[in-house]
Amino acid sequence: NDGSETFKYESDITRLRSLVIHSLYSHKDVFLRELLSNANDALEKLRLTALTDRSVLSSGEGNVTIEVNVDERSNGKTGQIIIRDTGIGMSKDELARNLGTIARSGTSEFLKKAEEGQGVDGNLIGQFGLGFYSCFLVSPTVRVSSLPPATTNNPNPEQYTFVSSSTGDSFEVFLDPRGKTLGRGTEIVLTIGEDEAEFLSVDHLKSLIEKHSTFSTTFPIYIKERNISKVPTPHPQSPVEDGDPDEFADDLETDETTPKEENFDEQVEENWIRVNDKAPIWMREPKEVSDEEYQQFYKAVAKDDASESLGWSHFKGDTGSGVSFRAIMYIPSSLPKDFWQKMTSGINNVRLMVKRVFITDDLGEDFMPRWLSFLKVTVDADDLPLNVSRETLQNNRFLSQLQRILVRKALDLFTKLSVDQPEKYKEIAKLYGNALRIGLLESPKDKLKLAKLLRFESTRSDYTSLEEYVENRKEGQKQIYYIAGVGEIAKDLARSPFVEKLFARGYEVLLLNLPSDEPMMASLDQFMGMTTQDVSKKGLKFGDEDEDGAEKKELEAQKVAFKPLIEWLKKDLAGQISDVTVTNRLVTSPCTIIVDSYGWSANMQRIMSAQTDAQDDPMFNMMKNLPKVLEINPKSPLIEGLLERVLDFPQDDSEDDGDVKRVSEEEEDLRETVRVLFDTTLVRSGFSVADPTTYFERVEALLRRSLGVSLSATPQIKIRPAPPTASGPIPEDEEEKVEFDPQSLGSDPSQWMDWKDMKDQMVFDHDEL
Ligand SMILES: Nc1ncnc2c1ncn2[C@@H]1O[C@H](COP(=O)(O)OP(=O)(O)OP(=O)(O)O)[C@@H](O)[C@H]1O
Repeated sequence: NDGSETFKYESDITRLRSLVIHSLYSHKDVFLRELLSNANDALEKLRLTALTDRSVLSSGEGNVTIEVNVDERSNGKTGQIIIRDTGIGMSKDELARNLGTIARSGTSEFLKKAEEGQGVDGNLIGQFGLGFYSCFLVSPTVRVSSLPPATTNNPNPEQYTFVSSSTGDSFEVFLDPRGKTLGRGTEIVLTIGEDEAEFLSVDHLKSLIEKHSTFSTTFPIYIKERNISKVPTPHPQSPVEDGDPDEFADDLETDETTPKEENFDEQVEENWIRVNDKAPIWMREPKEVSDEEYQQFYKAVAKDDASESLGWSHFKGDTGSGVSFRAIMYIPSSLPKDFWQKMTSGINNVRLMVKRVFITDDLGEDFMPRWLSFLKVTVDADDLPLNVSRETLQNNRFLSQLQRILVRKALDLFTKLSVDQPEKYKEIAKLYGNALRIGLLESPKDKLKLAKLLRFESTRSDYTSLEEYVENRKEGQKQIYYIAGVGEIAKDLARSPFVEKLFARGYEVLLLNLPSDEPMMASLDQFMGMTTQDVSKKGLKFGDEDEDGAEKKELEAQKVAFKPLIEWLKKDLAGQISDVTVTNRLVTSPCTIIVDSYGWSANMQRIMSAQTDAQDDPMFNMMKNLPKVLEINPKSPLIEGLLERVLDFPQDDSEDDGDVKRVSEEEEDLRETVRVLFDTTLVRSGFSVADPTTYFERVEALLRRSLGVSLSATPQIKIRPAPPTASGPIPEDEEEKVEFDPQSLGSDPSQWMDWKDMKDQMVFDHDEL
């Protein structure tokens, strides 16, 4: 009994296999990379197991071998490729589970992506851990035999074989009739047909390995080369026969006179050649490594990135506690879609090796600061014991020292790219701008370096740095002006009332729209001797005010002239604003609403409201309700008009009763207008309106007035009520669905209700809810 069992593939697997086969049809050669990467993983797992159980290494250290057997009968057009590793192997259950089921996270996401027609390429396959199925790209049937190492728990493992075709919906697993031929590890036999005959060429396989796998595999890969040489066929040994000696003599004579045609024998010499014999790329001197090689290595470390790295740094370091190391750090070409969600819980992108041996890629959630966790880093330390574990590492000064060095090197890399490759840096600044801003917030000691790396849009340029801003400052200007509005486009921010005067005067204003921008600017506070200033807050200074005494005097005079309006507005808007002032920061806008320099700007209020439990937070409510100041533009015709109307109202003591009534009606009208103006100003200044329904009703009233429509006129609408509450479950059968005649119910207009009654009923329902 070979314990043979037939398993049915999960339906997803069948879909998936055919998807892999179809989508990668033109990238067939990925199969080799994927199988070698699996072999490498299996060897790494073995080595890790050996740290606690030496016995697993009883049959020697690991390697991978590749053998090509050509079927001579087909003239070399068909054959087999056999890939063996001496890694951790798989038991019977593991063969069935690992190769036949897909209880792996991300698979359904993969299927979804693929079905949505998003590019399914080799990298996507790797990313979702579907590498094994790529062997069906070149082989209609696949045989995998595997033997796990003997361990103390399992001293006598058996060798099992898994067989599957590329199309069938089931696979078989049985005890290998050959016995334990493998010693340890896994053997994959691919059957190569005529269409894939190119893969039977050892030279072709060698070049594929060189292209894809030299960097991703740290174990030796050997390929069997056959050298066929022709050697003359040795002359047949003269049979020393009993018989006529003359006959033998005759033959000899004949040979001398007419030499016999020379025959050759093919002599096959087989050698195992090491394919990946180059030192790993990080061990080489940077000047000896080409850009192409760096990019190839990047492909090996960043399976989830289909494009090239945007930049890298390759360096030697010494942690100061006696551990020297070499490292390569890459900036990926894109951020994973879920980067910002995952960032809070930490992403492990650092692979730690010790003396070329992979140790772990889990150095703990906060090993790298989260804002740099996108970097793909390989570190190979020389002087750590091979059996370090994450726990021992965490108590080791090495890790914290390494972290500091990696952060410094990352900042150096960004800085170097910004200087040497400004075009490339544009891309980087766009992609990683938010991360760098968060870095500035979280890493105070790197503030200045990070600030120099940031790029912004401004009223002067669509790509500028703070250093450039400082260079372009106006005489006397001591503030870096900015306006922030999350998610808004720069062009709209530039048209904000807060910006208009600065813009008109020729001052540059940074237009910030990332969520991290405003807190970052506030935290930066100073840059090269200038302070940062939110133009929507109090405290804005041009720097040339004092020299221009006339302007100041004019403002003082306006304050006096507009006093009646200011007082009237203060009274009317009491509770909503703390003060009304005359401003000269506006050009065309009639007014704005600003907050104190320590209060939250409108943008910040929006950011904070988005936090889940913000509304219940007393701090949030306190900050949200901090006083706002209404600033009016004395040059605006609208404000001048308002002043005139207010001045028109008779003073308290000089009215008879009739006048009072007329005045209060006029005043009431003006109040309505001012409230619309105030709410509109709130919106223009980035805040939200406290009561949008009342706001819209006021706007409607204004529009009616301007069109001469009666304020009390209501729409003549009758409402057809909904049918009665349905009973029972929703019928499944289409036919049964329509149980009532929609025409019969409420079709009689006499049953319809006046919309106003309906509205009352709705209010009641909502209250109940
Ligand atoms: N040569 C092997 N030795 C031991 N186990 C293997 C070998 N090849 C595959 N496996 C097992 O089968 C599983 C499935 O392999 P598959 O290539 O489909 O995905 P993966 O290795 O998890 O992801 P990826 O393809 O990205 O490396 C592996 O996780 C591993 O457990």
